[in-house]
Amino acid sequence: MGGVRHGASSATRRPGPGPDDGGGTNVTLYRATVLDTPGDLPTADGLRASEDCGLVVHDGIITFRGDFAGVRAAFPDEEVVDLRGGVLLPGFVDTHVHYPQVRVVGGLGMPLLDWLRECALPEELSLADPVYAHGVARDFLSGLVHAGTTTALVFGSHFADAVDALFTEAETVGLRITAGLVVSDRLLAPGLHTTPAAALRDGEELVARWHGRGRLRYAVSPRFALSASEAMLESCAALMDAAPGLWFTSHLNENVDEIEHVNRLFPGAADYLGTYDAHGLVNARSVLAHNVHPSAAELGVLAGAGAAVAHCPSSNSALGSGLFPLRDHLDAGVRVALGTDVGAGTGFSLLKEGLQAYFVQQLLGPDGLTLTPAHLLHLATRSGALALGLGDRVGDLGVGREFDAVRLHPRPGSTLDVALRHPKDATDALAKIFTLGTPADIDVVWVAGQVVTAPAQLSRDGSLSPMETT
Ligand SMILES: Nc1nc2[nH]cnc2c(=O)[nH]1
Ligand SMILES: [Zn+2]
Repeated sequence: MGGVRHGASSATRRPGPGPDDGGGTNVTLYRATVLDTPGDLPTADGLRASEDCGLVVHDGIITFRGDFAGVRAAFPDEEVVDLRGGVLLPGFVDTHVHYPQVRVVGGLGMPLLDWLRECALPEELSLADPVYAHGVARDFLSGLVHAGTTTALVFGSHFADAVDALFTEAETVGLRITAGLVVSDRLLAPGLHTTPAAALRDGEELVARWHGRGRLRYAVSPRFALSASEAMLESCAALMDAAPGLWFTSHLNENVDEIEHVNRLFPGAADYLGTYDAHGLVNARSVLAHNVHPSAAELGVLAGAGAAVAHCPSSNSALGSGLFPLRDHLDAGVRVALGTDVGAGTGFSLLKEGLQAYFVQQLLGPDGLTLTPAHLLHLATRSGALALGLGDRVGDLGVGREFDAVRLHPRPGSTLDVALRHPKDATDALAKIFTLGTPADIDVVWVAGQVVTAPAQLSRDGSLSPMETT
């Protein structure tokens, strides 16, 4: 197990407001045990552990980080929010999660195409009703927040009004959401189909309304090649030109039966990825979910394009889709991040997905990659931030990053609480967090320095108590 690098011993400073120039208006000094993985690739020894860390957050941005004593000396007057007793982690990044499926989590016992027909698609039809869609959006965002997810690439809805509901709720809650209208024109259910022209028109309107608004961005989202004709994929390519910085996301190589269907539907394509690549949809702002059964050629194209793959382990296991070839992806230079794939996935927790990713690699035996806790934390945070082009803003708690953070604070007497009382070292503590941690162990979540969970009382003595809700 790689060693653990400790945070900078003296306060490291980012240019900007500081103590000598009267500081800023909105400055908070957090005291915490901080675990993060600032490197650009998930590496075995990439964990940065700061036992008694001081983080100065000025208008939502981390401007100082170092041993608390050193930082406190530089900021003698600022209010200290003492988060010790728990562990501070970067906000989690979910790179593949379905908004309409939050209420159908747990549809076990079926492979992908049966599960879509029997479980997911009937629920997705219900979002034709904007009132129902708003309720689902609230449930969905609450699930993300309370699992500690601060950034997500969300697979949207087939209905524009429902996508509006998602973005409206996301703006209210304050999360960093990239999402879009899901489009298809065959083989799903008639109520979910649209035309290439309508997809482009509705997409352009949503882009104009939401892309680049606050923390929101738009992702062009054909459901998957199985349900999108050449004309529909061409319409997606046209939408990519509607505004700068649009993202692309879809499904790829998830299930053997699905792949056979796609190969029959696209006889001229070299492979599944080729159906998207033929329309210029595979680039540095593309995130493809699953890719459980890639060819070497597809891995080469993904790496060459700088595209990312969202590995969704609990979903792959629940649907029996297969064991993700992580080593092949990393050897080919393909960026991999984690996705929960709610509702085929079994919940919003990136801690669980990290543990499931570990299990999958263990089950692969010699073809697997033994993942360390540092790997898992990187996959659940910085890997996702980098995959979504946000690596310079979030994904770790270094100087210059925005304060997207999660305080993990196990219930006294819980197994995680017991396990964390005597960790061998920071890596061991992180292993226990991924093994035992659940959303119930997360008590405060910040995005850009703003608390987005039920406002907890961060009192001066470090005790946290949920505000009395009247
Ligand atoms: N896991 C999963 N795969 C898909 N492929 C196309 N649609 C879906 C979906 O909703 N979930
Ligand atoms: Zn999916």
